[in-house]
Amino acid sequence: MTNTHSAGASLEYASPDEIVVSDALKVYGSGAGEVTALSHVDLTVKRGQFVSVIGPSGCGKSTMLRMIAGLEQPDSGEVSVFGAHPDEACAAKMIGFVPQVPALLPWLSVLGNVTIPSKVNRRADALRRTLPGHVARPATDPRVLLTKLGLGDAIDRLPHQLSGGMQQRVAIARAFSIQADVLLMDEPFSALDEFTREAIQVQLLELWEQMRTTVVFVTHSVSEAVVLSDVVVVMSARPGRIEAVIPIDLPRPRRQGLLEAAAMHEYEDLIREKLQTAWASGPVVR
Ligand SMILES: Nc1ncnc2c1ncn2[C@@H]1O[C@H](COP(=O)(O)OP(=O)(O)OP(=O)(O)O)[C@@H](O)[C@H]1O
Repeated sequence: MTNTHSAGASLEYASPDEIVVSDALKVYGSGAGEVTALSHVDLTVKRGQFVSVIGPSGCGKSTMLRMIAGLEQPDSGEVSVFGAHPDEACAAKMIGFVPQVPALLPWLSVLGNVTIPSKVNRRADALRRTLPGHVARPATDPRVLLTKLGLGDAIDRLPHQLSGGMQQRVAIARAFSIQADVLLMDEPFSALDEFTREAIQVQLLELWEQMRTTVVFVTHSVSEAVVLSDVVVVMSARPGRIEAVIPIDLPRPRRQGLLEAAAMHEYEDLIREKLQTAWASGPVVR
């Protein structure tokens, strides 16, 4: 299959209710330095799902996320985001991105950081309304989002006055505030201590259970993947491929009692088993 990824080109596998990665190949560099990051990757994410991606370090998780975000082009294969080309979806602000490091603007307050995306590039809103795969949602007051994430008392503070966990909460509020059709989260909690990480997981879960925004979440933590997700995607070591797609059939809302349940541990064991195969040539995952 040749590269069909020019904006506006018709996408063979496009669906207005799904994110589709179809037979994607991504090669970096050339000659002796050539690295095949992804090969024959097929993935479907249905609207409203929380999907986690886990796999050995270097297996191409971030590359796949960046392809969905339109930040990388596959060398062959297709990616579509609710029927749109990723470039188009990105330009229309259908995609929100939460990176590992929150990247807040240091001169803006917490509230300013959360509201800035909706103030700039208003043309994106007009473009978004023209895309058939965009589903309009009622706007959520940024103050309400920040309060739900435990930052109600910090809205006037500057980023340097916040802990790492608080900064990441601001980045999450910012991503939810743009009413994106999908949030892509690339190991957003990996720099946090375990206690902070678990606290933010609970807040993210509560927020997501209310908003049901489609999420693709990259993590190295098996328990985090199970706690949060409707589906866990296990990738194999480089070149990255999809090793297993595991639906997590645990009731929501997911609260502490449930998370200690045997069923949760059975899913963790199943994912670890799949990772054993995937790790054949990869390092240990937490
Ligand atoms: N811009 C680039 N140029 C060259 N090689 C790259 C580039 N980006 C990624 N790679 C390589 O592609 C492979 C996949 O990288 P990627 O960051 O997607 O993996 P990952 O699964 O997210 O890794 P980790 O879990 O360690 O964050 C790696 O071998 C990486 O070194």
